[in-house]
Amino acid sequence: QTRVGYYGRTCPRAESIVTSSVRSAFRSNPTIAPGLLRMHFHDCFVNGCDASILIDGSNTEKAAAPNSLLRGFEVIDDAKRRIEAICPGVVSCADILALAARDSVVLTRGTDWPVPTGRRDGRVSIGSDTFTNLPGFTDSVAEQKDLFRTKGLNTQDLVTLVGGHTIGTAACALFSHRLQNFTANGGPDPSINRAFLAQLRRLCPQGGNGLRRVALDTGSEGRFDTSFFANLRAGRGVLESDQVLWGDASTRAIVQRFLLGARGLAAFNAEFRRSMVKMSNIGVKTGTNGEIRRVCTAIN
Ligand code: HEM
Ligand SMILES: [Ca+2]
Ligand SMILES: [Ca+2]
Repeated sequence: QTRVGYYGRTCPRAESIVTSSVRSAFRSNPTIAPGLLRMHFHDCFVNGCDASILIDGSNTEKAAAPNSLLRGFEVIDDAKRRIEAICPGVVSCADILALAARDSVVLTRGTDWPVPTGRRDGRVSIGSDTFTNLPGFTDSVAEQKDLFRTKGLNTQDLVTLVGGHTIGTAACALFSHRLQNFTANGGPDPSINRAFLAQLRRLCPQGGNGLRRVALDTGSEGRFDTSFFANLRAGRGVLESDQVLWGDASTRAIVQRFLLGARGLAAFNAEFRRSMVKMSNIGVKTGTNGEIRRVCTAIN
């Protein structure tokens, strides 16, 4: 399947070019780091890690609602252009995206790891596939576990990978249903901390701009750390799907493990690396499957 250093002979500069493209984009706009991490996740869950998410067109994955807020596509295109100029037809867009996701974690001061490469690019991208294969922001713990299990990921992988929400933001529209009329008698989601509820209502007033963005990890949106889990413990999770991970005993136990001081951080980092490598290998196309795209936005 995939292996570390796959392009060592055929395009030795490939990985450093990706890093340089991501780094220079990050310097002018740090929100591309969470954008690229999430993009890789959404690629892997739909038809495997095959860059199907990068295809332009009216009914493609990229055009579908669950992907409408993704950012950083131009960073992948830039890296691909620079790599094609020195080793044409060698490096897949799927690998560029997997490497860029790793680089995004490193740039936000998270853990580093070697990314196995050798993925080939898919030749199919169908918008409606996103609805069945991507998790929803109101999914229960059982639904999240089931979906991850169909991708070969267990409960520990689930909690660890959702820890990716330690960086980045969410649009008000995706969680404002929790702020009022959530319970049968019209109240807010009772799992939200009282002070935090007031804060979220100020940031996302009723009838306000649903596209306004709020940190998923309050106070630490730019830093890849375990603060996100501490926020869940405090009832300061922003997404409903995140806060329920604290409400369920099986997932709470994993969250608690990541909160054991320096040992917790070390455990999160070690498990995040491992779970990312697992996720990055979902449905990988190798050998004669797929192709090496000439440009990442179109099938050859
Ligand atoms: C049950 C699983 C998950 C659900 C329901 C979920 C849902 C969401 C939602 C609703 C947003 C806000 C999107 C927006 O408003 O732009 C978001 C953002 C994000 N997600 Fe997830 N997610 C899940 C798992 C993951 C995983 C496994 C990763 C990566 C390892 C990830 C990485 C991110 C990142 C980095 C952002 C911030 C994006 C940005 O700032 O542009 N998520 N997620
Ligand atoms: Ca894909
Ligand atoms: Ca953080």
